[in-house]
Amino acid sequence: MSIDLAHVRQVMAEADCLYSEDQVEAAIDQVAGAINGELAERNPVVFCVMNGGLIFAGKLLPKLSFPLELSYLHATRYRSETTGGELFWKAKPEISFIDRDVLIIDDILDEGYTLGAIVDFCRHAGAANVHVAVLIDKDHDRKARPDLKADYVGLSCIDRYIFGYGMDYKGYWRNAPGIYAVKGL
Ligand SMILES: O=P(O)(O)OC[C@H]1O[C@H](OP(=O)(O)OP(=O)(O)O)[C@H](O)[C@@H]1O
Ligand code: HPA
Repeated sequence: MSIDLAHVRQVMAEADCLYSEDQVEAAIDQVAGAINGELAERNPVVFCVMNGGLIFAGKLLPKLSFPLELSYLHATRYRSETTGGELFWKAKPEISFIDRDVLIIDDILDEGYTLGAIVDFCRHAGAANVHVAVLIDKDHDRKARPDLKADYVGLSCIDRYIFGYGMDYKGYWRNAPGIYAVKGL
């Protein structure tokens, strides 16, 4: 389905900036500091959750000062929509992580279905420990599993549909240099 680019541009023009680029970068620095403090001796396998985790992982990883292995996985449930549906695995992890520490990097913990499924998958597949880093945690009471928390959280936000720093609006604006809330959503 094609999308109206004028509409996509208007969404950016009318969006509310929740966090500037400087604020997001400072949050990423903090997350990196915490991970350096806790995982430096754990020889982790790091998985970037595509597509949304790409920018956060790309900014975070050069700030980690210990040896690690990097791969990716892709699980999606929004598919260019602003509400989530059934989770679909587009790419499962290919690199072995049996008895290893795993670090999952994603952009957002929203309702938590995606991270819940990824964490379960890694545990069932034999990870020794699963750690989760998210750039932002959305604050609401619709969490799939209220006990499922990310170990490392850069920022939190109000219950609005957000984009930028990897997060999309209908497939666009993952490149937006800040975190923005769509007008009316
Ligand atoms: O906490 P949840 O409500 O499960 O939502 C969070 C997930 O949703 C987004 O992925 P999406 O399904 O949009 O896939 P994408 O990253 O490929 O766009 C985001 O990148 C997270 O992985
Ligand atoms: O608010 C959001 N924005 C972008 N992607 C998302 N995936 C889950 N929630 C969101």
